[in-house]
This record gives sequence, C-alpha cells and structure tokens, in this order.
Amino acid sequence: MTIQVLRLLIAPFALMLMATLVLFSSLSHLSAQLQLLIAALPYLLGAANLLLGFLFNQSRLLLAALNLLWAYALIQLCLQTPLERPDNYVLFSLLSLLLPVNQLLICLAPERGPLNRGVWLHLLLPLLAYLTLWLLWHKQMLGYWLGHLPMPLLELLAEGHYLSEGATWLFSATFLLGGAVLALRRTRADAALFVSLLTMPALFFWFDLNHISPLLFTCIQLLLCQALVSHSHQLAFIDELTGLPARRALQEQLSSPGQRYTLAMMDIDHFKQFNDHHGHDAGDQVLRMVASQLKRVGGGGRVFRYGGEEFTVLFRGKTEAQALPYLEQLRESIARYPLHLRQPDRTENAKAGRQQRQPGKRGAGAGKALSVTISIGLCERGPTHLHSDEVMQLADKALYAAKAAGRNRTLASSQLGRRKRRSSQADFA
Ligand SMILES: Nc1nc2c(ncn2[C@@H]2O[C@H](COP(=O)(O)OP(=O)(O)OP(=O)(O)O)[C@@H](O)[C@H]2O)c(=O)[nH]1
Repeated sequence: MTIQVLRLLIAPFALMLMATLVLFSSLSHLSAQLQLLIAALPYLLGAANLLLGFLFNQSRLLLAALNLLWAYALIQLCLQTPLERPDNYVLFSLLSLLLPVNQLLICLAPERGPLNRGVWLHLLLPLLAYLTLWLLWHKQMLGYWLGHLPMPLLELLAEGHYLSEGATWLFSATFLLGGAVLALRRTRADAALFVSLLTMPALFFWFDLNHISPLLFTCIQLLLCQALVSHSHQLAFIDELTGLPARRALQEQLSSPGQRYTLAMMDIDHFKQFNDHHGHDAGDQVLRMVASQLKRVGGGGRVFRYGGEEFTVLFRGKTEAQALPYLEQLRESIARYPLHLRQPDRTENAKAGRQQRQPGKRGAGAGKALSVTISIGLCERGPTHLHSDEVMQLADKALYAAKAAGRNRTLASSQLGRRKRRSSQADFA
C-alpha cells in the first residue's frame, strides 16, 4: 500500500517542485507584461480545470479548482495593501482558515460526479462564505473584530511571517486527514488534493513575498490539471475491470512495434457458457483472475485487454519460437488455477478472505474449485505480412484454429498450413 501511495505522489511532487523552481527563478527577469500574465494564470488554469473536471466527471477536482479561484480572487481584490490594516488582517486570518477547511471538506467528500445535488452544496456554501468576507471587508466591518480574534489567530508561528499558530494547527490536522484519505482511497485526485494541502501554508507563511499568490495558485492549479489529465489518460488507456492496458494502448504500441515482434491473441474458452451458468459477476471474476495471471508473463511480453474475453500479448524483438514457452507457461498457469468464486457474503478484507477460503471454513468459496482454460494463437511479423493488422489477423486465425482443435492449446500461425496437411492434434497443449 505504501508503495502505491508513494507512486501516486511522485508526479504531483515532481510537478510542484519543477513549477515552483521555474516560476520563482524566472519571475524577476520577466517584463511587466509577462508578470501581468502570471497574475492571470491562476484564473486561466482554474477555468480550464473547471471545464476538464466537468468533462471527466471529477467533481472533487472541479470543486478544489473553484475553491482556489474564489480564494485567489479575494486576495487579488482585497489583500494588495499592507496586512497591518485591521480589515486586511482579519480577512487574512479568516482566509487562512477558510481555504484549508474547504479544501479538506472536498478531500473528504466522495466522488459523485458534477451533477449531483451534494456537489451543488459544496459549490454554494464556500461561495457564500467568500462573498460574505468580501462584503464585510468592502464595508470596512472586519477591522472591528481584530480585538475579538482568538489568541491562536493573533500569535504568529515565526517572527516576520504571517502564518498564525491557529492556522498551523488547522493545517496540521488537514495533512493528517488528507493523508488518511489518500491512504484509504489511493486515487490520483486524492494525491493532488493532499499535495495541495501541503503547499497551502507556504502562501500564508510568505504572504509578503512579491507575487507569492499568483505563483502558488498557479502551481496548485497545475497540480489539479495534471491529476485531471492523467485521469482522462487512465480512462482512455486502462481497462477498469482488469487494470490492464486497453485496446487503445495496444493500437498505440502497434503504431511502432519495431522490425521483429510476435503478437499473441488469447480467448477464454466457453466463456459464454460460464457467464450463463454462473452469472455475469462470476464472469468478471474470471476475467480478473485471467488478467492477474497474464500480468506475470515473462520474456518482456506486454499484456492488453483486447476487449470482452480476449487478451493480447506483444513480444517485441521475439520470434514465434522464442515467445512460445512464455505463452505456454501462461496457458498452463491459468488451467491449473483453482478458482473459488467470490460469495456474496465474502469479506472485502484480504486476510479474512484467505481465512474464509481455507478448507472447512464457512464460505470456502463455491465448494469445489472451478477451472478455466484459454486458447492462444500467435504470429510473428514476416515478409508476407509486414503490417501489424495482417499480423493480428493471422494470430486471430491461429487462435480460432486452436479453438477448433479442442481449445486449451496454443497454436502458431506458421503451423496452420502444416496442421491442415497433417490434420493432427499435435499442437502444444
Ligand atoms: N462477465 C463478463 N462477460 C463478458 C464481458 N465481455 C464479454 N463478455 C461475454 O463473453 C462472452 C463471449 O462469448 P463468445 O464470444 O460466444 O465465446 P465463448 O463462449 O468464449 O466461446 P469460445 O470462444 O468458442 O470458446 C459473451 O457471453 C459476452 O457477454 C465482461 O466484461 N464481463
């Protein structure tokens, strides 16, 4: 789990570091016009994130972008004069609480899609809070509250910096909760929201630095944008059920497969019967089991879910004969795998699940283990079939010949002619 979370955090942290270095180091050399553009960047990126969040059904990233937009607009409108002014200081203090609290609430919320009623609540309440702050600041009614602010908001963490002790405690709590949500859900959106929570205190701590707010808001909006783009990539290229790269990823690989390669098409035997007899959910379990076995392929093979119950393995730089042993290993490991169908009362907990499956325990799978087999057809790129479409068609032909020959076997395209002549059952099974 830790590795998975760390992997999710690599891209956001790297992006944050790069954006911060580039923006901070080059800002002093930029012309006044470019500096104006930088001040507009958080708005532009925020608007792009709203659109992407809506298009890709990512309500939490959309709401986070909106929260940042409101906060940035408030800073640009109201906090461009010294914080020593009572109205400004009270607004600043309240903003240092409102921004992380909103971000945390978004982080804790489930993903419900942008058209859900709960999302509108998350959308309207922060807007109302930011508007009230702006109105009170505009009417110069906030300064009065300076004498009434609780001590933790008046005491600063460090001399010369504006982060109050109260806000520091709040940020610490948001890190912990955001980290816990990330550890539980392990999604890209949660990784981006967590890193955004980690970055926010810097804004308040170095608030008096020139251009700090456009720079940090640009970095955080970029972070959300990266999460949205990688989510859309995942949608397009990764099959949700099995976690394998999908057909689109295969097509991309086949656009430059190299001079020599072998392509294997594989198909689960009698899968329709299995689905009809055990149900669609059981069929999905079979697909996941087959995918998990195929992921172990050796010889540098790359596995894809081609569609339905068909999978593809691509071996770059290998001939049919070289790829064959690895495919046979896969076929045999799947045929040997004892499949215990997940019962409706089976626990989601992996350890408890293992205990439940032990012989003699209640719900030890579906009683006796089922077995599933696959048939494989393979073809290497050759002088008469140079194009990947032709290689795939020949691999498909070999697959259907393997099915016709009795299933649970592997047949190479180069054997097809010979098989017809000998009409034998020899195959590789
Ligand atoms: N559970 C489940 N079933 C799927 C999925 N995609 C396709 N199928 C089913 O896969 C079955 C494919 O059946 P067929 O193409 O007739 O092939 P088959 O029964 O495997 O027979 P042979 O290939 O000749 O061994 C159909 O019943 C589809 O509904 C999926 O994602 N989940």
